[in-house]
Amino acid sequence: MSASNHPPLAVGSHRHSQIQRQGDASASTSNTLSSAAAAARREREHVLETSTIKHRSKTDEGRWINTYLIKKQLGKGQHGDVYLAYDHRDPEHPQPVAVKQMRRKNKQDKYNNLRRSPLPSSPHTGLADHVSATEYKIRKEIAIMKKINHPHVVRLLEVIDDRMDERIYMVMEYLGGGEIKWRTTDNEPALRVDQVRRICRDVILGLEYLHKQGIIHRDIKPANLLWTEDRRMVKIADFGVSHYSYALHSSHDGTIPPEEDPLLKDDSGLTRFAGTPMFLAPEIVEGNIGSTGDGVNGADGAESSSTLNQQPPATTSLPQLPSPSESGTVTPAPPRKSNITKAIDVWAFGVTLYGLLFGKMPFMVEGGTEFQIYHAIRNLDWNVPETMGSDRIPVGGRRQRKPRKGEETEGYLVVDLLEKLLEKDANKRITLEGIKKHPWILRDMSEADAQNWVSGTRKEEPGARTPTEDETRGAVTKIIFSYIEKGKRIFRLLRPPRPNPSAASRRMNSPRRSRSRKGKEVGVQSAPSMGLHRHRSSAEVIARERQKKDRLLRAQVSKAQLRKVQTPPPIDIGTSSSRSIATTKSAKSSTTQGSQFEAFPMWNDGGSRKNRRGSVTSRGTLDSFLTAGSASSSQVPSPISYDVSPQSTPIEERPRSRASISSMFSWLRLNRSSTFFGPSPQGAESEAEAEASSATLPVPVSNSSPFRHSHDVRHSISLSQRRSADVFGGGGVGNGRAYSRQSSGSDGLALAVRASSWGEFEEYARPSEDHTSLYSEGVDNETYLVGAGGVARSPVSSLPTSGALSRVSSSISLGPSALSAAQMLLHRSDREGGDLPSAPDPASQDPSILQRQGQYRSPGHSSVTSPLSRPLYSRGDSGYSDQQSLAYPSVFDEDDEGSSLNHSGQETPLETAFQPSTSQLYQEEDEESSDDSEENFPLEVKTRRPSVTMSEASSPPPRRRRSESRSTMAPPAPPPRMSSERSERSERTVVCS
Ligand SMILES: Nc1ncnc2c1ncn2[C@@H]1O[C@H](COP(=O)(O)OP(=O)(O)OP(=O)(O)O)[C@@H](O)[C@H]1O
Repeated sequence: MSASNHPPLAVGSHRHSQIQRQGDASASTSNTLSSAAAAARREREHVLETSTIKHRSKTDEGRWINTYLIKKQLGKGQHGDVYLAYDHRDPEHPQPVAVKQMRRKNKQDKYNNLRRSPLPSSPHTGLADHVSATEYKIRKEIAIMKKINHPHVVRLLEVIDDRMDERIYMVMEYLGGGEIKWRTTDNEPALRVDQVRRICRDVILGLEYLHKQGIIHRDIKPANLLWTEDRRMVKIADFGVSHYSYALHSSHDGTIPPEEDPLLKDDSGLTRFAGTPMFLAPEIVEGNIGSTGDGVNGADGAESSSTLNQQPPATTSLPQLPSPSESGTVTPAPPRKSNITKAIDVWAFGVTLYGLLFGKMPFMVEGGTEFQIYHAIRNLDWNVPETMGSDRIPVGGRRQRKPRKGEETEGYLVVDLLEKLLEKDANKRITLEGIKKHPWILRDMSEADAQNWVSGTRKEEPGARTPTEDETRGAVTKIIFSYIEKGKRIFRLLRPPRPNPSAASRRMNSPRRSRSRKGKEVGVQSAPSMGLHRHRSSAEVIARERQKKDRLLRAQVSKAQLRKVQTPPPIDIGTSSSRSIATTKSAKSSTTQGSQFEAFPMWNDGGSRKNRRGSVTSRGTLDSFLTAGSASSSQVPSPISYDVSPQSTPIEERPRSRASISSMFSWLRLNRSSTFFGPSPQGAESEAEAEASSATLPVPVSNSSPFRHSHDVRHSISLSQRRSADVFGGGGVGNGRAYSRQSSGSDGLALAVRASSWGEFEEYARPSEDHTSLYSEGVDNETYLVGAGGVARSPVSSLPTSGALSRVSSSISLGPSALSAAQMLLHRSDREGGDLPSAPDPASQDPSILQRQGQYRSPGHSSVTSPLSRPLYSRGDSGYSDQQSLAYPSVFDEDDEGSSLNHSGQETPLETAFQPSTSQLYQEEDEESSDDSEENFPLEVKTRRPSVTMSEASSPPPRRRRSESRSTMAPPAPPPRMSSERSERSERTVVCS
């Protein structure tokens, strides 16, 4: 059949296309547009981005959104509806536009929110996790369309994205011809063959442009090819599932693409399986049905959606299509290589061409499931009807004898092209370049026209914006800098920790300050490494500090020893009621000062022993020495009063006698050395204080006074500073078990040693444990208040020194609280690591502890907040992130009306109590995650969660109750069957990840 047998419209239309490509598409294709409007349109180089809806109203004419008057609905898509609207920017000549309005979130998004991982987002989290799935898709579609400016691709003119509106509006050029009508109701072809060819040329040009821009459309099908109003041209529409490939973009001309919207490069929301089932390429399908074609999933069967995993029924109508083995010519698809490449667009183009020519799909399976369609796409061959097009041009069958050159029939050429397009092996599939040169595409062109067409379209399209030199340079610089930054980060992570004692103490003393500074400290810039790094560095810091202090102590003690030998201290503490609380062992071993050195040769000769953590330390001997040294001064007076709480006397009003402070201080130090207090590696001034205090103690001690249980007080402090199974196991301070253990001879000594070595600095400084310990079982209310010494109001580490001292100095109101505070000072000044192994967190062992803590409110002390509430979990406090405080809004916020914890003492089951807040969390996280900074998620926060919400944190995100889920969850979809609605179904876009 010669070219003259065909209507000559192809050449004409081709020229028409060429002319259009050189100018603005819309200006020349729509006769209805006035020249002024066309000029205005031409001026629109870029897509308008409008962030506010200034005008919205409903009139008889229609709805108004800004300058657009929305009229009738043009189509309905998956994510939104498309309307015909008129742009009234020029009221004289309103321009028709298509407005696609889409909701940011749908019901599925809300449900997905509940199923999302509770882990906080980080800078590495994909953009897809910051917004709802729907909004992500919309934004991606917009980002892609913003890049496009081509006569054969629908143009995006404006985006109206007002955050206050639940919808996003995409204003596009209006294509009045609508979708290509490619088949009649009888499933016969609706277009003539030459029309089909014309359409194909337009689509090829559009696709070529898209691929050059790095865009893979992924949903080429007749429904997404729209006619212009005059029906002289076709444009590609619908970029809802399109993918931007940076590599593809740069591979075209070897240059680095200009700066792109970051959303384009974000593949986190990329769904591997997207498109319309009938048009899916084998390489996409095979991952979902397995490569064997027997219905058994392949290696990646796990990825398949439930629908796609179904086995084909025993009775299948597949034999209607010849199998590859029958035909013997179809190359079986190679092993799976699930690449989203431009080849999938070529395949879809082949299916589209088949549909346009024959009025049906190549892999249609009558009455079959979607699975069977995929099976056919992957494994079966296709057949051709006898004629093609509405003009019924004979095809000549699928297998034709090759005619001589120049004698090819149109049917033969069509089948030849289809074979190359519907090649199952993506690597062997024809490329767009090849398609353009195919004889059927060039069939009715003169040689000159054909050459022009092929070469002309290879040139840069008018829509394509060539990056300027500056842009290219900028892009290169940015890439280089980003690599430098990444390198630096990796280096920082790998760099061994630099011990920084001052940083450690800062962290202890001022969590807020340390938080703000952590960016400057070693290894804390990257959130995930923070907890780990801290831990390591604190261990080193402690080891170093310990060594330093021991050295210092040795020098000081020997100095003091010399002094004491020369002038024995005038100890005058002897009252009739005083009693020795020194251990028998230490008393025995320390009758004279001189013998102390003999009693502890290890210390004497600088020997050391291994502690339980494996680090070498001389602490044991040092403690023993101090303990022994205190034997003579172990008789202490008791305080007068006990019944005083820190709240009863304002700190400012209490006497601040320096003498009494130092006396108390030294008294404490003295008592430290008598069994229950740890050693005091203090400086020279402490020594002087000790000496001064040894003369007169400020407070007498009576046998009956609780002050003699000052080691209990010590324990109440220890409770606030370490996790100790001993203490908790013993029922806390109140029942005296800890005391009895301590005061029993050598055990007491051992415990004294242990009690003075809290473990690693950071460990015992953990504020939650402070409170967990303080408000543990068996501690009476008074101890809560008095024993805590105000600690309950703030983390131990941030106890103000002056306040503590003033409490100590108050000789009238001296009580365990004062001791606690003073001891805190001593303890803080010591800051020694030690051999105490970490006991399990009591809170994590016993949920009831938590409950009691949460419920505790001191009677008569309404100002005392729940110990677990604000000091620890309020926003911006002590290194706890906002994320953390968000995570437990109702649990830890006492003021929260909806708080599930009942502070009045009624027990609320933990499970039910935490549920609402957690679901709130996901909601809020969704809203606010975008401003998460890396410093918001220290590793510690994550590890701490179980200790607070055991059941919550250790289990997956909360499941809804059955009754709830029944009402909110959609019932499982029945397997789709290709029955009456099969064509629509298989021709609608699906997205499965
Ligand atoms: N620019 C336009 N001019 C005229 N009609 C349009 C335009 N864009 C879309 N339409 C019509 O609206 C319908 C739906 O649009 P679109 O394909 O963009 O939505 P969608 O959500 O992506 O749908 P789906 O992915 O299910 O095909 C189209 O099939 C077409 O009929």
